[in-house]
Amino acid sequence: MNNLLLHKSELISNREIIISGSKSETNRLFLLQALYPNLKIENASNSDDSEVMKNALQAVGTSNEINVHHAGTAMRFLTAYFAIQEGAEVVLSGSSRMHQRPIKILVDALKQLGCDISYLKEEGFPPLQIIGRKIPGNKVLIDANVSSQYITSLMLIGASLPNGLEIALKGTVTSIPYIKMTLSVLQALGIKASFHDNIIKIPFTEKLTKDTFTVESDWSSASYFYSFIALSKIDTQITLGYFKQHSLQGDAILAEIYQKFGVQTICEDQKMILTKIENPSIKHIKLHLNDAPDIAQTIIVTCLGLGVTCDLTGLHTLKIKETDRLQALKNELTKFGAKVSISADAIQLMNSITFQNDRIAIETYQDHRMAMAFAPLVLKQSLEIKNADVVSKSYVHFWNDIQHCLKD
Ligand SMILES: O=C(O)C1=C[C@@H](OP(=O)(O)O)[C@@H](O)[C@H](O)C1
Ligand SMILES: C=C(OP(=O)(O)O)C(=O)O
Repeated sequence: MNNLLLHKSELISNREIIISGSKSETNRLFLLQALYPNLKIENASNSDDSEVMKNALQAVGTSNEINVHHAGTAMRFLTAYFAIQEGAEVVLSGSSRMHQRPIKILVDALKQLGCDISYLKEEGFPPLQIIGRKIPGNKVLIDANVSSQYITSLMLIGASLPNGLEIALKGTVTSIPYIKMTLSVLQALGIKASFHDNIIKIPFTEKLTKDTFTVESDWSSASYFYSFIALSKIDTQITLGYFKQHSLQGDAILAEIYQKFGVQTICEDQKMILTKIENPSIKHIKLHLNDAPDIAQTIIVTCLGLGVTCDLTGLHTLKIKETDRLQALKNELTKFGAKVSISADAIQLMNSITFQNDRIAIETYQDHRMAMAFAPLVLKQSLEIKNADVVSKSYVHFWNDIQHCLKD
C-alpha cells in the first residue's frame, strides 16, 4: 500500500466532482436484486465494499468460500441471504479486523427463525459456516443497540420469506437512519414494509411493482468536501453531483451541521453547490451523532482545522468499525498538539492548536475514513497519509478528485 505526500495547498474554487453512488443503498439493492432478478440499479457504487457484495452474490453456486474483506455491510447482509438459500453451504469470512467485529446478535436472531449457522473460530465472530435452508419462522426479537446492519440484514430477506417477517427491536435503537433507509428502499420497490413502535413488519412479496432504482451519490463521501470548504477562504465553492432533494441517507444532516461552520449548501438540478460564506462565530460545538456515526471523524477534524472545540456523543458503535475509531482519532489528533479525551461513546476536542510548518504523518488503521477525514488538513499543513489507497473501501477515486481540486 502506498504512502501519499500532500504538500500544504489551497482549494481551487468552482471545481465539480461527481461522487459515486451510496455504498449503503447499493449493497441493499444488490441483495434485493439477487432475490428479485428483475430489479435494475442505476448509479451503483463502484466502492470495494460494493464490488465485494456483487461478487459474493454472483459466486453463489460456484464457490462456497466467500471472503468479504473489510465490508461490514456485506458480512452482515450476506449472512441472512445465504442462510435462506436452500442448498447453499458457505463459509463466510473477512479480514482479520472483520473477525473481531461482533455478529452474534444477528446469528442468534437468524437461529430464532430456524437458520443453521455456526462459528468456525471464536464464538460470536466471523468466519461463519452457513447451511442455507427454508426457514419456518416469521417473528424475531433482536437487540438493536449494537449495529443497525443486523436489522437491515433481516429486513432485506423479509419480503422473500413465505410468511414475511416481523422484527421486534429491543433496547435503544442505534443508527436509526440506516434502518429507515432500508425501509424506504423496500417501500420504493413496492414492498409494503412498516416500522412503528419498534416493530418492523415486512409482508411476503412475490414481485416488485417498481423495478428500477437510481442510487443517490454517497453523502458520507460528500462529507470530506464539506470539510475542505469549511477550511477554505470565504467564497470558495465546489459543486457535487448527483444528489436528491429528499435523501434516504442520514448523513445528509451534514448540510445543516456545516452551516454552523460557515458552509452554505444550494441544490440545483441534482447538484449541490457548497460555498464558504463566513467564518464560524461558534467556538465550541456539541453534537449527538448516533444517527450519523460515519461523519464523526470528518467533523472532529474540521473542528481542529477551524479552532473550534467539540464534544461529540452517541458514538459507542465507533469502537467496532474498521478500527476503534475513537482511539485512532485520539492518536492522530494528538500529533497536531490537540488535547483529546475519549470515553466508551464520546470524544472531546478540548483546545485549539496552531498548525506548524513540518509534515505530519497520519496512520490510517485500515480505515478509509481515517485517511479521508484528515485530508482536508492539507489546507493547513503538509501531510503524509499512510496506506492511502485504503480509501477505495468506499471512495475509489478520492485522491484523484482531491488532486483535481487542489492547487499544485
Ligand atoms: O447499513 C449501513 O449501510 C450502515 C450502517 C452503519 O453501521 P452501524 O449500524 O453498525 O452503526 C454505518 O456505520 C455503516 O457505514 C453503513
Ligand atoms: C462502518 C463502515 O462500514 P462497514 O460497517 O460496512 O464496514 C463505514 O463505511 O464507515
